[in-house]
Amino acid sequence: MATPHNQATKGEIAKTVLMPGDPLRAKFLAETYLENVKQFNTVRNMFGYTGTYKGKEVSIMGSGMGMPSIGIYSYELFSQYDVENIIRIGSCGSFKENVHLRDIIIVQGCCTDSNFAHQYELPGTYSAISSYALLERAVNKAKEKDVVYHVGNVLASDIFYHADQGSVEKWASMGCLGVEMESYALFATAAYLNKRALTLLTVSDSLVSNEETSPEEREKTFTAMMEIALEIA
Ligand SMILES: O=P(O)(O)O[C@H]1O[C@H](CO)[C@@H](O)[C@H]1O
Ligand SMILES: O=c1cc[nH]c(=O)[nH]1
Repeated sequence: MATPHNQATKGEIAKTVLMPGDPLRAKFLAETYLENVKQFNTVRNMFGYTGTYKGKEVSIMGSGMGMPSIGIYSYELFSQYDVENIIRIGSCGSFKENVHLRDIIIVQGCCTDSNFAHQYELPGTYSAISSYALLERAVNKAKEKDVVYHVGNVLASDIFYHADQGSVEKWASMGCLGVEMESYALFATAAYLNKRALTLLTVSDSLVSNEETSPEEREKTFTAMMEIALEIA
């Protein structure tokens, strides 16, 4: 049974799926870390793979960029393929002077400028949070690995190129550590379907210092974050 965006049949996808935005990061991860790998999706080049990591079955699939894209893929994985956990592994921009290039953010909560939660017709504003069970495991693993990490709130934005240059300061002043474009929709979808989700981010650029990493580095070298996700999958 396929969906419009995923040609996998039921049973081909593990209970835990790691989701980078970039399908080439999914390919790199599967080729670098998984054994007994089988590719389950090529539709729209949104590559998906299942294999084993230290004997445990895990899947890795690209989510694409932005909330409409991860909204589609995560909804289908949770509702059609019996996936229980999705761990997004992405890149982000830092809003804070003390959150440096290549630091890891373990996302606890997520603000948004998107209307994604409007569909639930709630009588107020929905606060999107990660699964505490997954978050705790990620924090313990980050401590074990002795990497620089921060736990906190981020902004999931519909916009990469913001016209309002002042928006960074506004979100930073409310405690947001950085910006990416998917976690709000992922966390809301997980909550709606009674599943679990977490996001790990590596800082790829700083909106404070304007330093940035290269596209190749984003695809292939954010390995500490990738290893934490694989270890807790
Ligand atoms: O590196 P990924 O996971 O794609 O995440 C970030 O990078 C993209 C923007 O360049 C957006 O998808 C944003 O959330
Ligand atoms: O959404 C994103 C991702 C990385 N860097 C940014 O500045 N924004």
